[in-house]
Amino acid sequence: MRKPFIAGNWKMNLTLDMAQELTDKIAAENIDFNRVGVALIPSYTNLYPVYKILKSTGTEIRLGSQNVHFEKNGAYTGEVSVEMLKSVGCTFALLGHSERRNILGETDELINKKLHSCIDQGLDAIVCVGETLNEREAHIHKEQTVSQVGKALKGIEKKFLNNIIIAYEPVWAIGTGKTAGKEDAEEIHSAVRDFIKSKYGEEAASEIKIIYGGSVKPENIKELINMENIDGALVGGASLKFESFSKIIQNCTI
Ligand SMILES: O=C(CO)COP(=O)(O)O
Repeated sequence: MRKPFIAGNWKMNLTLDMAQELTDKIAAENIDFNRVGVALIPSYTNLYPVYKILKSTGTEIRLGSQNVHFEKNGAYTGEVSVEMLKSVGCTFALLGHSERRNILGETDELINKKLHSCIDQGLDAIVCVGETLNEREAHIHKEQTVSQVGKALKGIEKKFLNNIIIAYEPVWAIGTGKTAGKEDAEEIHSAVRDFIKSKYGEEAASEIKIIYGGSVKPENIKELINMENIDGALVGGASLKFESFSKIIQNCTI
């Protein structure tokens, strides 16, 4: 049985005060962590202040970054290393978000390098994959998404799979109010799990979490989470408001 996991990706939103206020409220929530895992993914500037609040309240909410550089350190102006992220309380990094792939030109090869760097240095990762509208209309969404998973995981050993979560985020559903129908999402989640099975075996496939992202709201989380292969959500817009994020956590029941 895979425990559901809800992560709030704040993207490039929230100043320091706003991030602290939102974290205070979420950390004060009475969340049953035996039932659901929860994580916050603030901008780099808000990581440490958010971490301090999470730590002082003793909550089990995890902290992740929205990106990381693949090199350990050096002359990479504007970049942040795995070691730096760990030193401010991050336990995972988000890799390959479609906004980074499509706006900032990140390639599958780069994402694979970042994943290796995280795994080598003891940082977990959420690897984002998903097709564009054109790819869906051309009926290659399944192949495209599975191919992204394969390229991201290239050279990753089976023993590290429990440090990795896959997030399926169809690009056309992000920030648009359009959610993939639960059956559409399930089709892809099931294809990704089949791929993991073919590459790493039955046990790895049954244990890996595959979460969904794209206009997740308090109203649709329940039907998504009740699909066999959907293990949680990566929430964008609705994670910026305490009311909607806490309702998503509450409604995340199987
Ligand atoms: O990209 C997303 C999370 O990473 C999804 O964003 P929205 O929930 O705003 O559609």
